[in-house]
Amino acid sequence: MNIHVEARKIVKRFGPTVALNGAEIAIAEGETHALVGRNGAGKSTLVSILTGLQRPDEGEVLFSGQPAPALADRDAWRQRVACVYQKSTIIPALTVAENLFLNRQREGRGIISWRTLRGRARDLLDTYEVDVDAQALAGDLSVEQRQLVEIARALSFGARFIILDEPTARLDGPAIERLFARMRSLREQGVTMMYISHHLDEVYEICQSVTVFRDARHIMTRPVAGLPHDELVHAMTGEATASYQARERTPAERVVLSGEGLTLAGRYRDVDLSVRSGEVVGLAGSASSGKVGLAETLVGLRKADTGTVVVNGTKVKPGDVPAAMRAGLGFVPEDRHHEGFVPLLSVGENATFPIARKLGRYGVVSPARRREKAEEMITALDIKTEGPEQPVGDLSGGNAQKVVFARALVDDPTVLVVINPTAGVDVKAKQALLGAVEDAVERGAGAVVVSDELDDLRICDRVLVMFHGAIVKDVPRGWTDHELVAVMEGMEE
Ligand SMILES: Nc1ncnc2c1ncn2[C@@H]1O[C@H](COP(=O)(O)OP(=O)(O)OP(=O)(O)O)[C@@H](O)[C@H]1O
Repeated sequence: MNIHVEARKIVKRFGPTVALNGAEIAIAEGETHALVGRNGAGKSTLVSILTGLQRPDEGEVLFSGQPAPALADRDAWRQRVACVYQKSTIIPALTVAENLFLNRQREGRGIISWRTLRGRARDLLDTYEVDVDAQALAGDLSVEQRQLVEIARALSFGARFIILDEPTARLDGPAIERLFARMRSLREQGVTMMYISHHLDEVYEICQSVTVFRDARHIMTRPVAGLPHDELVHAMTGEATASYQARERTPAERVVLSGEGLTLAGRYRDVDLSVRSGEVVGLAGSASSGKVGLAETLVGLRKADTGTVVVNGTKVKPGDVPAAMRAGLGFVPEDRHHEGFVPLLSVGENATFPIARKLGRYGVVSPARRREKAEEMITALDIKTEGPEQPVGDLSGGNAQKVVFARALVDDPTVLVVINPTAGVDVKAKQALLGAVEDAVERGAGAVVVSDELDDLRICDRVLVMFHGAIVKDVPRGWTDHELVAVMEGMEE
């Protein structure tokens, strides 16, 4: 078996943090190879080294046995490897065509002809069977379309090795199936892939081999077939991890969150819902169901055309997040990069932001109290960080998500709305986060969990299923995956 990509004895340090400590990986030609590990294990750092974005402090990278190009030779890297990240590298204000030919518009001739460019973009999209308009603004594409454009762009540079870094984190079920079908067909064409995911079921479905990193080191590489699930989780966490057991509870009568007559053109219509103290209500549905738009309206990130939202007895001004927070709301937004945290601010500042005004009741925010509270959250949610002073931008993706969670919980919210709360979070951390939601609810909060993950929805006392902008069913606890998915896809009974 020929080795297509190899990283040998890689060491990478960031100040006091050792992100990779002699880590290794060897990926055979034409295989889909998973890289898994807990949040902060060093996966993204390895990706940045395999794509030539960062130089390792020690160790080397080889492509087909040859040393990797010099860091400055971007074209040489592009011909060898491309990565589809969770966070898009596509520029939203440019068209698809412009994005596809970014950095190579001047190939051959000196003058850019936009008409030629559009034509070439259309050809390229056709070649890779990507059904997207070349003239569409990239910012208007769905996550799925954007990923397809990124894959087509990678292949068009001649890369035969593609890294997919948590590609399914923001896709719904049918879109995941389509992505997997495409990955299978790429594999048939001999393309080598490295697949990073916290969804181990996906690893079993789409990958042939798996490498586990733990604490910056290589722990094992094994064929996926025949590898027991427990053994894989054990390699990742270093201990036996039981699956999460959702808790039983009896909700109180008091309604803490309600939406009445909510309509937002093109997203959802005529929605009424109420959540009681001590209750977890799920919102499920496909990408076009309107569930995220509805949740964003409940927290004030979006204004409905009509209808009202009442948080903890206060009728909240539409589209006013601070007002909703004053009324007792804590929330985890879908897009942590935009609405979740400020990367340059510290873990402590981000996590304690909602209580700043409380801590500062007597005029100033006491840094000591803020630090104390931040440290409490770091421990409670097991955030891997050097300490409360570290900028959130330096944390691994999953740990940044935990900071967003900390911010939602820190002020003891009466209403908690979490959108895809466990996206990018490892198996064990997932349990801690779901447990934190259940703890808040046991303290009397009411929670809304919006998720594409059936595992997140299992903590719900009932799940409201949305389809094409309307709530179509209120499903009580005790559903099977098959039943819920059938309602979500509009195929019920
Ligand atoms: N630019 C940076 N500055 C300081 N520390 C960093 C930087 N980039 C990464 N780290 C640290 O390196 C370690 C490894 O992070 P990395 O992002 O590689 O983890 P990961 O395995 O990809 O995690 P996740 O599953 O959460 O995405 C973490 O402790 C992280 O905080």
